[in-house]
Parts: sequence; C-alpha cells; structure tokens
Amino acid sequence: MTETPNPNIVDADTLTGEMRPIRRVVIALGSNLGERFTALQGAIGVLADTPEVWITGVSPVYESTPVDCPPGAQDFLNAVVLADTTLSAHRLLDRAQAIEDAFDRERGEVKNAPRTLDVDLIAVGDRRSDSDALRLPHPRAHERPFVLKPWHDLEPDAELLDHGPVAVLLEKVGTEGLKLREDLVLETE
Ligand SMILES: Nc1nc2c(c(=O)[nH]1)N=C(CO)CN2
Repeated sequence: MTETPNPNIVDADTLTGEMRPIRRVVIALGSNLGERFTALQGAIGVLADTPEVWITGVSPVYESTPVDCPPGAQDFLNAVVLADTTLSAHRLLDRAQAIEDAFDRERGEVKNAPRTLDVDLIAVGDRRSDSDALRLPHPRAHERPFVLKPWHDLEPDAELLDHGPVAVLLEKVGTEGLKLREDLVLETE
C-alpha cells in the first residue's frame, strides 16, 4: 500500500484513478428580475443534481436593497448555499454560469444591471485566484451584507479566506437594507 501524501485528498476519480480534494464551497445566489424566488430555488435544484457537488446547507432568504446598481433597480432576493465538491474551481464556475444562462441571465454592458439570476462563487476551500475569469475569494464578499448575513446564519463561526471571521465582517458592515423573508423557504430536495 502506498501512503496518501496529502490527508486532504480523499476522493478518487473512478475513471482516471486521479485523487482530488474535497473542498468546501460557498455560493451566493441573487435575483432582482422576473420570478426571483423560482430562480433561486431552480439554481439550488440544479446544484443538487450536479455530480460531485453535495449541498450541506441552504440559508434563509433575504430581500435586499440593491447595492451599486443602476437607478430604478428592484430589490434582490439573496441566499447562500454551502456545499462540498471535488470539482475544480473552474469547473464550478462553468457550472455556475451555465445555471445563470439556463435562467435567462443576460450579460450586457451595464454594470450590475437587473438580473434573473446570479450564482457567485464566494470561496472554494482555500483556493485563491486572481484571473479575470475567476477571483477567489470573491473580491467584494467581505463588504456585502447580503452575502455575509445569510452565510453567518448558516455558519456562525465561518471565516472568509484573507478577511477573517464572517461575524466580525458582518459587525462592521451591519445589516441595513436586509429583510428576512420568513415566508420564502428554499428546499434542497
Ligand atoms: N442587494 C444586492 N445588491 C447587489 C447584488 C445582490 O445580489 N444583492 N448583486 C450585485 C451584482 O453581483 C450588485 N448588487
């Protein structure tokens, strides 16, 4: 028997025999156009059906005032999903974008234009990335109450790579503009 050199490597690809780490991933969902809740629920359904992605937690839903959006933008619904995955960060990004496209997400020139669905990778294990296509951890997550609050609800002792405890970040930014929507509950099944 050969010893596994890295204790984090726990999953073997059945076709290639390649060993890949299981990573914790934090995904933020948002929608401020169309059937907002249906889009969030649909994204969770597709994530749950994605091979090598295992959802471990889904946050409450918040209604939130648009941040850095063009005038007239409607309120968002936001939520956070925690999952374990053996997919690479780039494969996850491809999947996230495919889910957005499936919900008619349009990609125009206007920054933060209203969108049917945002599926943002906030953190993928301790992976750092600074390419144009993929920035990890998400460069604005540490200052966004609509990411920090639902994440903190799910995992009060969470830490955001390079930024520290989510509880401390949330304390700094506060929860103004966020309203808990107890009437909207996302299902994992
Ligand atoms: N409240 C809120 N504001 C936003 C959001 C969002 O999800 N919620 N997403 C944005 C683009 O990523 C820009 N602004």
